[in-house]
Amino acid sequence: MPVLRFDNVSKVYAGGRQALREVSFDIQPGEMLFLTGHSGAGKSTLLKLIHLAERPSRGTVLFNERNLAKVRRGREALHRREVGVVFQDHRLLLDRSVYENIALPLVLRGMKRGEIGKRVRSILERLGLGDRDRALPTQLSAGEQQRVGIARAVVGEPRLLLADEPTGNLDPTLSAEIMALFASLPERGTSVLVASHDLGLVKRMKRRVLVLDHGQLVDDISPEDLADE
Ligand SMILES: Nc1ncnc2c1ncn2[C@@H]1O[C@H](COP(=O)(O)OP(=O)(O)OP(=O)(O)O)[C@@H](O)[C@H]1O
Repeated sequence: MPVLRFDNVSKVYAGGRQALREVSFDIQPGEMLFLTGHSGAGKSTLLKLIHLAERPSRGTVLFNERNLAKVRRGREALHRREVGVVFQDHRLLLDRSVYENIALPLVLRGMKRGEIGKRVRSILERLGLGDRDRALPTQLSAGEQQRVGIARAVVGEPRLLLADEPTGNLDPTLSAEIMALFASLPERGTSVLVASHDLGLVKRMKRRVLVLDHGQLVDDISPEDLADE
């Protein structure tokens, strides 16, 4: 059973701009794939429909076989527990420590302090941030800040991780590190969908690639096809 299914999904924004046109695809559990297309193709819109920052105009989005149209407005929080999101500008709380930033999603769901401590420390170690827990985000490098954003997105062990241009302002070495980190998540059962217009990066990763053009899904390239190129 797919973790995510888009079935003929269209999105028309108020004002009439059509961002997505009858898009259909599935994501399987433990799959990592890319979403690419030029600026304005609809990548961010597609991700927003998955974490319910926007709603489709037509068509159905199924998450774990649940129709997201059934999630009432204002009741999105429960769904978002299962979907981690990494933003390009990471959106960290600047007056909170690294530890507090990562712990926040677990605090919000009322997890016990001891359990939170265990999970946060484990993720800090995995991301090479073990000694930065008390730092404030402004005291970190760009790459470290991005890793904290990723740690916060995965600490709750989501079924699906969404990343919108996660390496946008990072140098190639750091981008490769972040990608390797994403690639390790499916082993833990988290599917990963990365939106990026960096075609070089996408090709190097040799994963499935969805291609959007003017809101239409024009290609769904398997890793085998990429390898042949
Ligand atoms: N809130 C909004 N209201 C109206 N139109 C919007 C809104 N958000 C996006 N759009 C339009 O929808 C289309 C798709 O935008 P989207 O942000 O999904 O593209 P994108 O592929 O993520 O682009 P980029 O790579 O530049 O971030 C664009 O034409 C954009 O102008």
